[in-house]
Amino acid sequence: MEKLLSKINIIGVLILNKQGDILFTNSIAKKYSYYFENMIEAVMNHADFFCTLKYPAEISAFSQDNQIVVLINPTNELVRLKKEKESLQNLQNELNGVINSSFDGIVISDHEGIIIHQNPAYEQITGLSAKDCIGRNLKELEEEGVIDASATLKALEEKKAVTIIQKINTGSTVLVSAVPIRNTFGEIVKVVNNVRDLTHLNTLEAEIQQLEKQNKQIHDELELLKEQNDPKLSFIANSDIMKDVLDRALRVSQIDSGVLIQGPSGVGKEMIVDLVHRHSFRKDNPLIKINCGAIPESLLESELFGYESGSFTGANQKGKAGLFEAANRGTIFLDEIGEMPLPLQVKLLRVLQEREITRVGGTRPIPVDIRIIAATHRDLTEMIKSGKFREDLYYRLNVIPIKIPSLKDRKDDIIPLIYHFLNRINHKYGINRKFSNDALHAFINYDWPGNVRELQNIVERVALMSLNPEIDIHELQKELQFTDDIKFNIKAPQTESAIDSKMEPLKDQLDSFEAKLIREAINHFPSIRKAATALKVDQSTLVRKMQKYKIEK
Ligand SMILES: Nc1ncnc2c1ncn2[C@@H]1O[C@H](COP(=O)(O)OP(=O)(O)OP(=O)(O)O)[C@@H](O)[C@H]1O
Repeated sequence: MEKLLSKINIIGVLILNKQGDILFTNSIAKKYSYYFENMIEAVMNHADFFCTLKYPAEISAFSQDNQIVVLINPTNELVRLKKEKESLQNLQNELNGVINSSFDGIVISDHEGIIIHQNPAYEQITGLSAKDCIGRNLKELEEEGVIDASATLKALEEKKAVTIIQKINTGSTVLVSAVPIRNTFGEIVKVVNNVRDLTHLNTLEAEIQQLEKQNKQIHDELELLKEQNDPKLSFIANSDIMKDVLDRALRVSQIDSGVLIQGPSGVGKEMIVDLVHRHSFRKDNPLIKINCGAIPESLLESELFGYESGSFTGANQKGKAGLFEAANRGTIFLDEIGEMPLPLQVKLLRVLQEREITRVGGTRPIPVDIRIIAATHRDLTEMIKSGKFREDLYYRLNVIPIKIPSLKDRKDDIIPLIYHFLNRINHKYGINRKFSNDALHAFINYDWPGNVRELQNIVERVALMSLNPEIDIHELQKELQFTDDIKFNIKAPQTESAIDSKMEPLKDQLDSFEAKLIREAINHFPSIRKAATALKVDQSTLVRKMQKYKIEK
């Protein structure tokens, strides 16, 4: 009987005794041995053992002669397997579609590092075709020098995801991330590589850097334009020498070293300091200016360094921070540095070397982060020779020197400066003064011992005092009473010594002319208010000037 049953090969036959023990299985039934335990349990649960179940193939059971016969129909199982295969195929197609449409290169290898799939983007990025790679072990590609290193092999070795920069012999550089894929038992079965084109990324990065550079340039130019349009900020530089000074100042603003600005009084040293600070990375922190020549020697030390409580009579009980501390993270401008007394020069040198200060009467060093810019109209090298200035301090301060020449040595700046100051006055007072050519020549021929400050002063005064919109040389002579020599200069140039000997200081002449005008107006008009209106100045300004020139109504 068993022999007979064994020959049945289209249906599974399983024979059990009433206790559920297996007595016989044919070859088809054996394929389902994995499910036997569940099948037998289900069959035994039916009192008459008669049932039709699906486990996973369809089964029918009935009892016969104290035995239970279980018939297993494999047809349904085949249908199910076919369906599963189809859906797996669909899934694989979809997955391939996703992989192949990716812009990133994707390469899949098996657990030994043999490439089993690569998408078209990988070839586009690297120049390596599927023909070159599929079926090849990455070890071989590495040994042949096609790639300099393999992320897959590294991931297999380290048993974790890795990212490397890989160079390919086609000239590409790529960023490869290799991720191991594991089965249900945790074994690595595949490695998926994601490949990105660094050559392209590098180009993009370079483009971004270029754009950032352009952005900064535009920003700087805008700042400069803003400054040019702001009369308080605009620095006029028309002569070649001043263009160099301006260029140097802008470059120096990007470096954090010491700067020594040298030049006679009124040439614009302080303006350069403002400019350097405004363009430096310290611009959002304080710029503190101190004129070393204007503060009594006894006070200068405590002003600069501060003092601890009770360090001298009259000092604040709590002590006080000095200007170095106040300027922390910013810039400190030491004007007239040549006037700094020798003992303080030693202390200043320490600040420059150690970047810390000690308050007067204190012992605790306080760190300070400051940039020091110094200026002087004196010849410091001469002062060093005569022992009035320390040589070591000179070299510390003078890391980058900026020299601003006198106005007479850069006459190309005179006319632009005149227009600059004139525009400012015209704008401020709603007037429209201009200078005639002969007046402008007179300005050019003058030596301007007080430099730009003197020029500014004269332009503003004459423009305000003149009653005519156009100020010619006669008006200038009339207004200032100093122009005999200038006129002489224009029409018949004289030697400089002759001019010098005849000329009174311009400021004195201006003052006496201003006093004369005020006196005339005061005598002519019945009240100070009316005189002030006629002169187009505030009543309070007129009163102040009357006091200055000792004029009474
Ligand atoms: N190139 C310039 N463009 C516009 N204004 C200027 C220029 N140079 C100087 N000035 C003006 O001249 C005046 C004097 O300039 P500044 O105070 O900077 O000179 P300084 O050399 O520091 O003088 P001092 O040595 O007496 O302190 C200021 O009102 C300033 O605005």
